[in-house]
Amino acid sequence: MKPRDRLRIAMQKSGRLTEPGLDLLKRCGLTFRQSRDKLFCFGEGEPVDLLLVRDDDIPGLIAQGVCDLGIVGRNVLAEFQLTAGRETAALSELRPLGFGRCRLSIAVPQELDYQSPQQLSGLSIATSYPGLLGEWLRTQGVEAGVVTLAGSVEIAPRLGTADAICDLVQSGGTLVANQLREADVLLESEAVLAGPEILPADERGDMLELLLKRLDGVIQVRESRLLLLQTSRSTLESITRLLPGGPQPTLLPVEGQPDQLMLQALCAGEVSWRQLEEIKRAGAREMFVLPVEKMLA
Ligand SMILES: Nc1ncnc2c1ncn2[C@@H]1O[C@H](COP(=O)(O)OP(=O)(O)OP(=O)(O)O)[C@@H](O)[C@H]1O
Ligand SMILES: O=P(O)(O)OC[C@H]1O[C@H](OP(=O)(O)OP(=O)(O)O)[C@H](O)[C@@H]1O
Ligand SMILES: [Mg+2]
Repeated sequence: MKPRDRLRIAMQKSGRLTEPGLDLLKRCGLTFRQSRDKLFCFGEGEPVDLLLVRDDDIPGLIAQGVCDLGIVGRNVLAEFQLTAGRETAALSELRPLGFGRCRLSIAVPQELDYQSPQQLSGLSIATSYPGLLGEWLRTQGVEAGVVTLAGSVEIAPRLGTADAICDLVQSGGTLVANQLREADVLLESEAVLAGPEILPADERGDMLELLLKRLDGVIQVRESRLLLLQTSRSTLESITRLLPGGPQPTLLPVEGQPDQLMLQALCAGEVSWRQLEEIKRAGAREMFVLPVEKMLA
């Protein structure tokens, strides 16, 4: 394969992970010019390009070295890790990305009183994840038939081609619509940044390291809020006690008002109106809650 000096990331062309994935990369300072066929996107600022493909192909493209990284569901990555041949390069989950959350679950007909995996013995289970299902059945010591389907797994019990299913669940709406109910969870999933176990030791490796640092900066503060307020020294202690979790607040003097302080606190999550009102009652004034975009320690 021709050596590359630009980093190449595989992403889902069109699906649930496309928009949030592109948005995350944008927050990391990566923007792209899309080609005519919309398969290849050239990175404008940094030497990072995108290849837009079916999500199922992403782990294979990384293992072959066609791409350096991929944004893909943990479910797809884990299935690949279990089913790829031994000669395939090992992949790892470099970062969880916090979107595309769902779970891979066993679901059974609503009328079945499911108590334990042992009840699945001798039944047939339809799935698009034969690797993950097979491994789970083995660890549970259950012998069941596995029917592999590419899609529309949820209709298999109604068609009589399987007794139960093993599929992705998020709201549970698909299961209810098909008179099924969730019985056991095999895997909690979300989108992840996948990459080779051994990272390239050249300029691509340097760029990858930079990207990981930026990702951490974005992911860490995505839920964070910066709280700014003014307080007098006498109410500082009671206000500090009410602050939502996070590192110690920073205090700044207010010019010409020796009794007053500006307080700045990084809060780990949302700051609700109720919390704000309570802090105000404790004596705070001029309060601002700001979203945090990036962080570089
Ligand atoms: N209902 C859901 N809610 C949230 N995330 C989901 C849901 N269903 C799937 N996902 C996650 O999003 C990933 C992509 O799902 P999507 O339905 O877009 O894939 P697909 O139909 O296999 O697309 P492709 O055409 O790329 O093969 C899944 O592998 C999973 O990680
Ligand atoms: O629990 P829910 O919120 O209903 O989500 C689960 C459904 O979502 C996914 O399918 P999707 O809607 O992407 O359809 P597809 O698999 O046919 O693309 C998944 O395969 C489930 O069928
Ligand atoms: Mg797919």
